[in-house]
Amino acid sequence: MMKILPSILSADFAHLAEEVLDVAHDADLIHVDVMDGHFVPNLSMGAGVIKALKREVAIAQDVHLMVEEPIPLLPQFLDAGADMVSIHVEACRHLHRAVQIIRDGGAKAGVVLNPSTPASALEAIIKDVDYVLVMTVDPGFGGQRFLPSMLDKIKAVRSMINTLKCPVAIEVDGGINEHTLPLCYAAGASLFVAGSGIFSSADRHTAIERLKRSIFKGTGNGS
Ligand SMILES: O=C(CO)[C@@H](O)[C@H](O)COP(=O)(O)O
Ligand SMILES: [Co+2]
Repeated sequence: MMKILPSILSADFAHLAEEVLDVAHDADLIHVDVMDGHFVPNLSMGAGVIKALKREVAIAQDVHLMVEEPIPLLPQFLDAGADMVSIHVEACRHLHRAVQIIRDGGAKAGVVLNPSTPASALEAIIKDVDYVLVMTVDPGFGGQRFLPSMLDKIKAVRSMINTLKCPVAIEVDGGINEHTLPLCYAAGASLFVAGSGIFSSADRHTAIERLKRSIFKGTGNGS
């Protein structure tokens, strides 16, 4: 089953709760990008935003942690009510410990690969996670162009999951639109993050419907 996750990084921060309410009916979860200004060259939001949105809107939250050594920060995101939490393999020295903390905190645990990190980096951890997030742009900003070379990596991760027969979902994030979504779907992804593709549209309902329907329309040109 495919799911659409609007990334609130592209929402209007001055009206965040209204923005999330606007997509809550059509989307399956929201995607929350947490950036520390070190692992990525940008700052965004923290656990306080997750907690505040939990209070205002009944929608599950997928928290993408783009922070160096995330372990000390995990308890605050789990306490805030994160439903899914992902950590970058490039940023975390003790991945299994981090995954254990996330699961013990009642959330689903994911690991994220930057575009330059090969699928083989998952070999020692894939059986222990609930999802793998394949970045389809270098993290740090919304509105970037999809990297078509990531399609082979999605296929490699899919094949690893199929061979090991482990129940792990593949999420993709960065430059996802009506053209790139079906390519990622065909490669084996089922969770689709879209920021500018949804929030830059005045009609979010139609934008999300279009993304959902794109899997039935064949593949585009990837741009
Ligand atoms: O993690 C990130 C960026 O680092 C993403 O979640 C972006 O927020 C996706 O934005 P679009 O590429 O869909 O505009
Ligand atoms: Co993200």
